[in-house]
Amino acid sequence: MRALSGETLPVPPIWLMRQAGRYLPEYRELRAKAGGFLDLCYAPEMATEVTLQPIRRFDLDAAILFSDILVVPHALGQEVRFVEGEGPRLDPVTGLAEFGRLKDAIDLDMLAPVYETVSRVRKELSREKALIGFCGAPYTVATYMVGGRGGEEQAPARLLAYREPDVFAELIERLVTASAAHLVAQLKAGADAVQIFDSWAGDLPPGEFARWSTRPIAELCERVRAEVPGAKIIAFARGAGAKLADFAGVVPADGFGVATSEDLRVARSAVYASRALQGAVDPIALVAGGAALDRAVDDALAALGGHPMILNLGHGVRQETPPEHVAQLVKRARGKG
Ligand SMILES: Cc1c2[nH]c(c1CCC(=O)O)Cc1[nH]c(c(CCC(=O)O)c1C)Cc1[nH]c(c(CCC(=O)O)c1C)Cc1[nH]c(c(C)c1CCC(=O)O)C2
Repeated sequence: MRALSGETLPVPPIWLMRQAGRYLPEYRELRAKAGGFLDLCYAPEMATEVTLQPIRRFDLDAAILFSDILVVPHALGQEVRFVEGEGPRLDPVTGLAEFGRLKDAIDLDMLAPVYETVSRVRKELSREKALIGFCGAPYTVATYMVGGRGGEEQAPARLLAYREPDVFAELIERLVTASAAHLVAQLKAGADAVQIFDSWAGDLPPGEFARWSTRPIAELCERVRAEVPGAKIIAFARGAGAKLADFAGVVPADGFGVATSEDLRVARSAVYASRALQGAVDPIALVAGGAALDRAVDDALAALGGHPMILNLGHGVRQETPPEHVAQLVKRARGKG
């Protein structure tokens, strides 16, 4: 929280995107009992346990709520399934006809178990540790809603944005409203900060990026702060690269995430000195471990020395990551290994 307030700490706080998940044996054990992935997201007792697992094991400085960005379309009435080994599948929303079948407003009752998880985690977590809530950015969530899946399939959303910009704008606007309500509910339940994940924004050309990533995220931040004044927000437009300066000039977040392929020194010159930067150790270096991981940690710390910083990865922890390598990263960053 101090880093997000613009303080430069001698040892930066550490958390990792996807710090809870399948690379941890204790997660796999609980996941096997939970049934489906979404069942786990909506079971407060188990979701609390999964959120806390990496904190117990590695003493990280922040927990991130165990949930998913796709609970928002789910609570808007879209069918969402997680197919084992393949990832998420949604019934695509490609035009006004399907829009009509969605709910007018996000069903916050449906997400009550998520907010209950937030308050349980906050109660169990020590005061020195922050709890981060999150949502997907409107654009990234829209790519799943329109394409019905992730990955290469952002083309359907981008095509819709070119062919029928008014329809796409309507979807984005609905997602800004729904996501603001979801973030506000998490903050009111006890989240200390929230992160907005725009995982696919970096692929957009500058004009589309400004319209579908930057502006909706700025609007989302403002709507959240209108209800929770001073809310601490981290915006992660993954792969923004040279577009980060424009993004950070418009988006009033307290911290900005940096991706693996981006240069932290360039990012540093792109944001105000008082805005924290978060990143950007290569998740593959975390898989490799050893001297390569030490070097990756040292490079990130050196690149952001004297700037408010949160040490993280440039994207999520990969499934094949040996858990001991996360312990190594923490030790190295704290100057003990
Ligand atoms: C795009 C996106 C999604 N979800 C998320 C994003 C944005 C971040 C990014 O770019 O990775 C965000 C997310 N997903 C998950 C979290 C929980 C908190 C954390 O530990 O970071 C967070 C913050 C858990 C999860 N979300 C998912 C899992 C794996 C599910 C399982 O246990 O089977 C976890 C732990 C499933 C998921 N959820 C999503 C996909 C594409 C997948 C399938 C990929 C995979 O299977 O690894 C959508």
